[in-house]
Amino acid sequence: MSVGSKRVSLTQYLVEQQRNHGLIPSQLRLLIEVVARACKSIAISVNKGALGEVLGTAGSENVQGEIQKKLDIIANEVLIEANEWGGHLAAMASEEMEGIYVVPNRFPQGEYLLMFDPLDGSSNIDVNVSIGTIFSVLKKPGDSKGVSEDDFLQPGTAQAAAGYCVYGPQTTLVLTVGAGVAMFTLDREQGSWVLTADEVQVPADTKEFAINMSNMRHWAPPMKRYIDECLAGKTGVRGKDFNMRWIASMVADVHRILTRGGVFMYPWDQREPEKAGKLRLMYEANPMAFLIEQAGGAATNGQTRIMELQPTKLHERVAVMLGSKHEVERITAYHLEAGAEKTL
Ligand SMILES: O=P(O)(O)OC[C@H]1O[C@](O)(COP(=O)(O)O)[C@@H](O)[C@@H]1O
Ligand SMILES: [Mg+2]
Ligand SMILES: [Mg+2]
Repeated sequence: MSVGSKRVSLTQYLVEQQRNHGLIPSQLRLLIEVVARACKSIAISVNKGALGEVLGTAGSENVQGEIQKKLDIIANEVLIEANEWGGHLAAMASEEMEGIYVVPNRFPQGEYLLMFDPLDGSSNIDVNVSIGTIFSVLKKPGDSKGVSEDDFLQPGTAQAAAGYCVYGPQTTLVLTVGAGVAMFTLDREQGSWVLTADEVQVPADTKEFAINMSNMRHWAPPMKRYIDECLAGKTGVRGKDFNMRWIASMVADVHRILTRGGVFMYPWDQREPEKAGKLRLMYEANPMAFLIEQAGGAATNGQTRIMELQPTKLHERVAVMLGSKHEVERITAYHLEAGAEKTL
């Protein structure tokens, strides 16, 4: 669908996609529209900042052992309330909730499962830097009675849809249902999502990497090797200079990569050797991997395609390397060469 003079709304885009690719049954379209509406409401809270008393901590801890921010909880509640009554969902799971949230049976039960990181980039909330919401959609396995946490433990390849909303200078919703990646900008006057980019492609090569450099001494040798070579630039084996960016909001770093290319890494490190990484597989890595792959990029944990990983628990963590295909392939090759002993 071409982004031309004619304004295309989110609903028009989804209907067209259904006509062209048959990938969006009505329940899934309804789900995506409801998530998009919830993101609009979260955007309003985010924009209020200190005026809306949404800054600062909530004083409680989530299942990850992180101090929750007020906006983590506000965004979580907005997504639950918006999605529980529509009849398109059986259950939800969130970074901010230990167990799954089964849609109360006073509401019609739907056939989809929704997972989300209600507020991504929490460390940037109080400093007015771009933050976001990330979501992933799965089908509830047909044969299961009721719904359980096990129903969620499906590989990323089973995702029916994935996306994020970035709350930055513009509010942008980025979406895939498995037929490419589209971007919608929120028209605040109209309160509507307008298609502003379609068939988004990530360039295979890049000169821009994103990683939290302050963790370098904790990385495994293949990771250090890759970054050392980038830093050596023209004088080293790469023969070209690299630039670095790190916003510390995954949504914003990935949005930059979907917009102009680049490679994003949050590798394993020996600060917490028992953890595979910092980021969560189900509602951070898998949805971002789906988007990046649909835009022609790649996403691995240093060894395996992230979308092929079989999840074992809801809040499982994973090492993440994603973005421009050739760089991700190089980083993965370095890990495999190193035999990946204890890098994952
Ligand atoms: O502070 P660090 O170590 O650079 O980590 C930043 C990373 O942590 C995150 O903030 C984790 O996500 P949450 O904010 O949803 O917990 C990512 O968005 C970001 O990429
Ligand atoms: Mg996050
Ligand atoms: Mg979060």
